[in-house]
Amino acid sequence: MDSTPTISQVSLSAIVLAGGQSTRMGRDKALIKISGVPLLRRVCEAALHCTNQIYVVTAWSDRYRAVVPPHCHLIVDIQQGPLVGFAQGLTYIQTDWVLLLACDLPRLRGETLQSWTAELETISPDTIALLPHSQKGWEPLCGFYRRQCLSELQQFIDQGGRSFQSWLANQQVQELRLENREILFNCNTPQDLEDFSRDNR
Ligand SMILES: Nc1nc2c(ncn2[C@@H]2O[C@H](COP(=O)(O)OP(=O)(O)OP(=O)(O)O)[C@@H](O)[C@H]2O)c(=O)[nH]1
Ligand SMILES: [Mg+2]
Repeated sequence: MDSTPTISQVSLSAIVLAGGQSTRMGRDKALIKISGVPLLRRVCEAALHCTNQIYVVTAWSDRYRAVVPPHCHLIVDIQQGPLVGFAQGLTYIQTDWVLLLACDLPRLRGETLQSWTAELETISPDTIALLPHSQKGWEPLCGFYRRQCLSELQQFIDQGGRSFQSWLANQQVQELRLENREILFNCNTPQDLEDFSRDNR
């Protein structure tokens, strides 16, 4: 059997959101080192398995410039939450699809992200996103969006919308079925970090 990984032919960029306050963690999550590598860098490196066009949206570009891999673009954020940060990032995107990632996903694996991209080729034109789903709803910060969703998203934001769940409730979204949901684990609190470190000892 051919074991060559399937690489999608669709055009793809990535947006990494790194403009949160890390209130629950009590220190900047993006800079927490896991196996010596800051979380934000790990997330960007995972995204590099799918694309070399990576846009990090953050209010702290000076702080992160030395942290992100070379050639990643840093987009200055206006700090109105992740949905607005995503819309800001989207204005820079020139590819048909974009992979959106949070910066606090320590279990992200580049190979897994790459395997997901194959599904993008099969998605109907009126479907605007391919996202994992959980009991809480869509998992908006670890999945794919069409660039064309920007105009509708901007309208939603202009009307005061700030919630991914409310926006996606009125959009056509396809579920990205996951073999292993661990990849979605996001590290929000010191306890999350401790649990993660213990599992990886
Ligand atoms: N660019 C941008 N990213 C954001 C913003 N708010 C949250 N994010 C990012 O969105 C992702 C999910 O956010 P949360 O896990 O809620 O992170 P947070 O806001 O830093 O954490 P808390 O303050 O503890 O809620 C993380 O990657 C954050 O960096 C924002 O206003 N702008
Ligand atoms: Mg989080």
